[in-house]
Amino acid sequence: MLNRFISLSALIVKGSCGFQGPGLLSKRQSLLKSGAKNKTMSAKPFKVLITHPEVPQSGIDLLNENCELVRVESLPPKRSELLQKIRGVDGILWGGHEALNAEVLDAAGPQLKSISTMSAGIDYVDLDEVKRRKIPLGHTPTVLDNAVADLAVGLLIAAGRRFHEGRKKIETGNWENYHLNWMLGQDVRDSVVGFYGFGGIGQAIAKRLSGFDIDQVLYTTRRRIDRETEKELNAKKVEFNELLTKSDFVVIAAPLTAATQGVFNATAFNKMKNTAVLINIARGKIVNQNDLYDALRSNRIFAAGLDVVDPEPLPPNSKLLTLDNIIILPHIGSATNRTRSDMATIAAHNVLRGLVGERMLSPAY
Ligand SMILES: O=C(O)C(=O)CO
Repeated sequence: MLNRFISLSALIVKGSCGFQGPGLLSKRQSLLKSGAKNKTMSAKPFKVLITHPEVPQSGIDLLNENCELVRVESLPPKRSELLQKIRGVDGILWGGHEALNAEVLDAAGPQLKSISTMSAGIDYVDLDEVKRRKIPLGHTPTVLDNAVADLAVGLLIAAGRRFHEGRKKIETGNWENYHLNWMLGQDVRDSVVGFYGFGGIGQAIAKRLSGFDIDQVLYTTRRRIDRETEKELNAKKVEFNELLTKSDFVVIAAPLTAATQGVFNATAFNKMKNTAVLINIARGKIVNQNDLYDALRSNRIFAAGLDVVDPEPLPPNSKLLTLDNIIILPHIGSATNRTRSDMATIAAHNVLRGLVGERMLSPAY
């Protein structure tokens, strides 16, 4: 996936920094020259802050070619170190999910030309502030679709087939397999899977699930996806109510916005089948967690599998953790070696392109 993504861009830009190519080379050379004149102390024309000490080397190497790098070294990254090191930088590779807001942008200064996050979701960015200052912002969707989709399928099966509860039964000496109907779960085969949000991640999940002989994909989005993909995935756009009432598995794969926050509440859970399984790989705040707790505890819905919660980290004394019919992961959807490295590569390309005034590989607005 990454190769396809990069090779498309390589038609326009080539070279280790992604800077060579028609039109861009001369632009870059003149930018380098003028930058070098302005910064006589440094041969590298741009100064870029890396806000997290663990940003993969793939991204660091790309930036290092033409940029003087300033790096936050504390772990977890300290805001005070970031605010001190950010002064005067031209670009930022924003490695974590900490608030990227006016405080940060003010501390950086008016010369700031380019920012990229290393995430698909940008709900921690004050987008209005970034836009108001006309600073190009990139993010890293697409490259993490497969990793998150793999995890979502894992969660869907784990929640539907009661993995967590089963493990607890073993630990507590309650392996009661003399019951014929012990630990029965939900079939994926012939099920209706409903997606709340059906972008790259949702579609990657649906593609995987087609191998499980599901009956139908339903999806709720603002805009209908293209007909060919609908056909390929056996997917039908429906209103939210229909999604809730007809789906055996409901997968939340939408960005967190003012419109999606808290949408999965008691009203929504009351419309779902009592055999339904809820999966959330998007953002915790899309679900009202108190209402989810009640729905699971009363068996109003069958089970839930969450990779995202609110807040993160979830306090160890959260009442959600007392339930048998929920499986919770610590937001590890994109956490594979290859994906993390790919995210750093895309983020670095975004930053570099923003620095020379070119369109980013994946602009966030
Ligand atoms: O990149 C993101 O936004 C994620 O949450 C990955 O899981």
